[in-house]
Amino acid sequence: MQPQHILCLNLEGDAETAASQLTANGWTVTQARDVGSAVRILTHGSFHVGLLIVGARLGVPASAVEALVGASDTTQWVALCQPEALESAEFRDLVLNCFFDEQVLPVEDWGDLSMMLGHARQRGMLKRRHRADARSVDALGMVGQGADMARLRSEIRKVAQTEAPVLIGGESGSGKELAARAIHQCSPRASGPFVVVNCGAIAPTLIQSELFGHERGAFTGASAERRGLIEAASGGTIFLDEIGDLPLELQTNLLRFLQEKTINRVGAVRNLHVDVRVVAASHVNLAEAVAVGQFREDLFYRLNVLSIDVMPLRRRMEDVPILAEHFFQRCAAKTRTHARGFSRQSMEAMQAHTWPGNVRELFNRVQRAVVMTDRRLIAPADLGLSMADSTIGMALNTARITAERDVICLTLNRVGRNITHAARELGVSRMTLYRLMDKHSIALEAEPRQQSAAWGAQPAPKPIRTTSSSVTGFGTSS
Ligand SMILES: Nc1ncnc2c1ncn2[C@@H]1O[C@H](COP(=O)(O)OP(=O)(O)OP(=O)(O)O)[C@@H](O)[C@H]1O
Repeated sequence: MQPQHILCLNLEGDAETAASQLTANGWTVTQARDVGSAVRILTHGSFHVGLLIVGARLGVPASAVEALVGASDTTQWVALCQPEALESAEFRDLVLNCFFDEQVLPVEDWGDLSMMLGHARQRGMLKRRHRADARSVDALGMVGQGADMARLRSEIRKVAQTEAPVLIGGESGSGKELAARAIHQCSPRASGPFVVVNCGAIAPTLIQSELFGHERGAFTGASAERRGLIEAASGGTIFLDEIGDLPLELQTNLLRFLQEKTINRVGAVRNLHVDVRVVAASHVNLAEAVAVGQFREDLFYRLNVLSIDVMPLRRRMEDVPILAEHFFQRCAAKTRTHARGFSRQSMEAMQAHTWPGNVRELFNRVQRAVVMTDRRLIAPADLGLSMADSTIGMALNTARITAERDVICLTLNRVGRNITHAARELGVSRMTLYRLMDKHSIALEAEPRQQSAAWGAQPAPKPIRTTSSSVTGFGTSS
């Protein structure tokens, strides 16, 4: 068994009794005389759990205890106090916001207290692991540990080794540009430039010269020759985002470039050889655009040599907590914030949301919450999410059915709809889970795991159609 270390800060009372009782219950106790030394100890050592012992009053400013708790975001604190201390609203506030749990003095059973401290320690360890995972942004800058992310990373590494064009499909905000960057970073071209062009954002009148450049005097206002973006990407990669928005005429020029590796600046008489790899992305269905004559078929096939799909976030809900934690860390490092993390309810609300704006929406919500919240733990309201429906006012039986249904849906969402994993988490057999899904009319929507990049946008999943459920992401089988 791992040694159980605990940091004990005794602000008032019998420090020796606490230390000897904890030692007798298997704890290795480090004692701090005051808040300042506890903070110093925390910054140098690592403790999963801390015990603060106070008398009838806190005796130090609440802000000092807040600073102590804030000194290590993975140490879980338990307060041990005289019952009178809880009369103070300020102290109650502190305990509720910053502590894992509290117990009043005198301690009747140190074994019970030790068990509670053990739970706090486990939570501290869990939090540390979670933080470490969230920090483990891979070399590609991509967060996520589900099967879909693993597949995406592996595809990125494979296509990065070739020179062929890549077409990335996926909904808006799902991470297509990040994937394109990752392809560039993993490729032999990594030391060359990575140039991003949003084809939909450049005025049609300018896009030709923006992409291909122009010679001096090529048109009114062209007072000097200018390299285009393709030339600027020489030796590296050009990422053509929203390629479906490229005017037909330019599609022809792009096709020529893909076939011959040469470009023709506007107004130039000679072709120019350029060594650039093309990665393109589209959130529209390019095959459909081909069918209605808005996208050149030959260009589509030329681009679609290698295709990669970035799954919408609602199809990989298991990545939501780790992405949220990653964005929280990123935003909290840049902003003065009270927040130390997410409340359990906000994690549940995030698991229940269907993320139509994908990872970008998650980032925006977390960023807003970090800036705006006055709480220590971000609540669903800070994220602009609500635990949509509550069971208040419901008959017990209805509430039971609702809870059963919601927990099944949440679990399925979390494990990426894997029945075996969901059954294991729920502690039932697969057959029982199928039976329960049948009972609640929960259907895993039939959808292929992988789609061609040509099929970008996917329909949002149907929300569950029961009156009380707050969980979405599954269709009803009825
Ligand atoms: N796996 C991920 N890990 C970390 N951050 C991510 C991940 N996926 C997406 N993001 C972040 O989400 C935001 C949106 O991603 P990105 O711009 O790559 O999406 P996109 O699909 O190209 O969007 P659009 O279609 O609107 O251009 C960015 O801030 C990006 O860094």
